[in-house]
Amino acid sequence: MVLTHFIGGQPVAAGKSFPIHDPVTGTVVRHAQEADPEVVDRAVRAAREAARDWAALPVAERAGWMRRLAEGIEARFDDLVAAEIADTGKSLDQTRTLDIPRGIANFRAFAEIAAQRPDDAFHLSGLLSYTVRRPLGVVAVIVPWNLPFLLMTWKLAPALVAGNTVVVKPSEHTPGSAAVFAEICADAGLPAGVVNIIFGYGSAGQLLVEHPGVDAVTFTGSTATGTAIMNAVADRVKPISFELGGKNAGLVFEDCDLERAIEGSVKSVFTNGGQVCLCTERLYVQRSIFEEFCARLASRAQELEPQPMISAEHREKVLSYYALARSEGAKVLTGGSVPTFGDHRDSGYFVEPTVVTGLSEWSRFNREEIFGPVCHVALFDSEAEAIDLANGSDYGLAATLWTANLDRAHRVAQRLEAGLVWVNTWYQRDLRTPFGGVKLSGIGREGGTQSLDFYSEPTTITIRLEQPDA
Ligand SMILES: NC(=O)C1=CN([C@@H]2O[C@H](COP(=O)(O)OP(=O)(O)OC[C@H]3O[C@@H](n4cnc5c(N)ncnc54)[C@H](O)[C@@H]3O)[C@@H](O)[C@H]2O)C=CC1
Ligand SMILES: O=C(O)/C=C/C=C(\O)C(=O)O
Repeated sequence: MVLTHFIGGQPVAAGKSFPIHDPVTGTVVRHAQEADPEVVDRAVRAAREAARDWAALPVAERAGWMRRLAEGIEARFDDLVAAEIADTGKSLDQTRTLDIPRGIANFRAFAEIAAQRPDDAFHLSGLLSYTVRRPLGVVAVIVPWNLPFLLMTWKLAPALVAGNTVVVKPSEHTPGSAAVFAEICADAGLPAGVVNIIFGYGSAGQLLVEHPGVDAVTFTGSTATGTAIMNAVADRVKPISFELGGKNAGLVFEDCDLERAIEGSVKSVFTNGGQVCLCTERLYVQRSIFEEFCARLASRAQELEPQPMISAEHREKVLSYYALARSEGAKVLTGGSVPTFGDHRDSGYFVEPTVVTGLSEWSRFNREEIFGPVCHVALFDSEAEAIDLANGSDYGLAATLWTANLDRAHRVAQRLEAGLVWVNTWYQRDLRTPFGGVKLSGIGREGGTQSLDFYSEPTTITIRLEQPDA
């Protein structure tokens, strides 16, 4: 099976085909075609042609289209689940309860947020100023492989409801759910050119973001690629929204509910094989509970079913950090290697869930994003020390606090250099809230009205009001 691009409402077969591997077995599951400069140009032109009419629709009508796309996703739920699992090797449970439902929720949420958003108006000294928002035009949507459908729709829904047309470039590892989504758009009768999807490697993404017909770029992925995109669009000063890497800290205070903190940390470290930008890679535990926490976390990690990494290369990267931990002097509490199953999974891309301790804060292991099922656990004595440790990173995406002390929760949360702080929970989301990170973790925020602000430009109109006769 060869996946083709979706341009101007039609499948478009063009370009060399490249293989997509099943991470569970390492075998090729399908091929997709690689967008060359001509395909990229065609997709951008299709998006431009559709842009004026789509932008001219009342927001309530575009919101109606978002609800229809949500219904289309519901109708193709099982196909999307199958496509996502084939490309990523995710668990059925996670795919059915998180990845695909979030696609539906993304379209529904932004339909409501956009339809209900009031315009700004200010009245001062005989002047009435009000703001109208216009879409940016054609938005390039570049998404990674870890949560392919969730992240694609997280960007598409607000971009579209704000009146933009889009060209999407999914990751070369995970085109499957985007291809099903193209069929959903066509079946729903979405106007041709509003959504265009092209496949290919990073080079196709680079061609897309550089294209002069692209007005803005929204990207989730590695900080290195974010930097490359920033350079590529710098001379045209295109607006960018970046959600990049993380090296997230979890702070476990001695007054916490320990059972809850351990189970929560198991989730925050190992969900999706640690391949979520929000996952915790640095745990800091207060001295009095450090030994017990480490022993129980390691024991829970041993019980977990290993999950595959997305690719052979990514597995090599994660394993290289396991080796680095040893060479930097870590004590490996559990894992650190490749699991053997004695079945078809032995040719897949698995690594063991791993917990290490004993490294300096300045070790490469503790400073670089690994993006695998692994964390380092260190101890702290005081609240101030815990805050300094958490903030001692080049990244600033998310942090998690485990404490029963409400005052401490508020105090510490407000001092953490992170875009997102969870207290006594992890990765529970209200889609109306700002989402994104500081430092190397990104630029801007998406979520709720912040997404609508990114995907549109305000024009302020000021009118002098006639004063009534005295
Ligand atoms: N959200 C996050 O925090 C994510 C972080 N990563 C990190 O990045 C590392 C590398 O993974 P990759 O798959 O290579 O991520 P990546 O950031 O390079 O890829 C993400 C997307 O960007 C595209 N892309 C790559 N180079 C591009 C360019 N120059 N211009 C435009 N688009 C481009 C890719 O084709 C893909 O669609 C991982 O090991 C992990 O550490 C990966 C995925 C998500
Ligand atoms: O929007 C979400 O719920 C999750 C976002 C996660 C990422 O951006 C990521 O892992 O890259």
